[in-house]
Amino acid sequence: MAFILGPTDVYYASRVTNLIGNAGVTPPMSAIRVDGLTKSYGQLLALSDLSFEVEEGEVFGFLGPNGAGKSTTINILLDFIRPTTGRVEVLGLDAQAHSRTIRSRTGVLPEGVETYDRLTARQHLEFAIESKGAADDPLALLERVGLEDAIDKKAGGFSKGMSQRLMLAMALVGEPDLLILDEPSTGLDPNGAREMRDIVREENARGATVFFSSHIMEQVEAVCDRVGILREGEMVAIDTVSGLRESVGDGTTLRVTVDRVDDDDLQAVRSLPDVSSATSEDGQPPTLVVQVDGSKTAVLGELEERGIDVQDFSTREASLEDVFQSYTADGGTEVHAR
Ligand SMILES: Nc1ncnc2c1ncn2[C@@H]1O[C@H](COP(=O)(O)OP(=O)(O)OP(=O)(O)O)[C@@H](O)[C@H]1O
Repeated sequence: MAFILGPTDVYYASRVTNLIGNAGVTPPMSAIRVDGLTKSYGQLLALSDLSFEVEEGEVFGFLGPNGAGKSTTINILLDFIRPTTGRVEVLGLDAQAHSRTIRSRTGVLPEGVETYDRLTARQHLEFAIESKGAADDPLALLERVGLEDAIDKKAGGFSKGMSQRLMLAMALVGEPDLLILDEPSTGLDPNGAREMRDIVREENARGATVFFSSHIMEQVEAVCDRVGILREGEMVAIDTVSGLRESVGDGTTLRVTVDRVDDDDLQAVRSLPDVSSATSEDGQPPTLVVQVDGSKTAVLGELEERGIDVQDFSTREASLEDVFQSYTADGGTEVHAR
């Protein structure tokens, strides 16, 4: 007798595998598996041989500066654009062959506002509920995102933050297995950003995998189990938040205000022992930002020897934001992956 497995069977099989995996028999299933992914837009190489996995049940932070390739990756996961080469699986399914099933089990908060001015918040949710064949209550969803008072108001009059909350409520419809949030804190005030993080935690506690893109380290470090740092289409670091923290060690960030600095000076500072990265911030006067694990006087001495006038300097313990900067700025840290 032959059995033909449909997407639902694959889903339950993977859930069972995952449960067994948690008991220590098989490793957990990947919610996202990206293998050798390349995407070119004409001459521009947006993604270059990108490979990474996000495990089921993880909150994964996908970090990178503007233009690093985050939205391109997300659009490929959802089959809105096609890769040049490489293979992508989402929820155990091929992203191109099973995009409908994947989208029906995924909640997406896209980058930028995508609401309809003439529809009310309730109508937006009714539309999302119907398209997903779900049975959610629009009011309950709007209460979760703090927008219940605007349930019968048209989205055309919403602030950016309100639109972002509405789109988040739409992403939550149908208890998705995977939530893909592209720059979710855009337009939110600090309270809104905190509420967003609470929802991410609640969704994860319910069992959802969360893939969370941002260009701000601070926003992902509070909720993410692991973080991948993307730079110019390549993953330059992937680790737990604590692993990344360890990679800074008891390092210090040294900020030095100088009269001038050029590429040769930067290179000379980078080649000093104990210096893991050195970048410059343009300004009048310019500032040198150096990650250093040992003596700061060696850095100041080197500058003096090169005839550079040190006008001021300050030190502070390196933060995760500094780690992010050092991985993403030119001349920053070398690849670090676990
Ligand atoms: N449709 C397109 N045609 C041509 N180039 C594109 C297209 N979409 C993106 N790019 C380019 O590909 C690169 C990656 O862009 P992408 O939007 O994926 O980055 P991102 O990390 O999401 O950036 P941001 O944080 O600014 O949204 C950029 O150089 C961008 O200009």
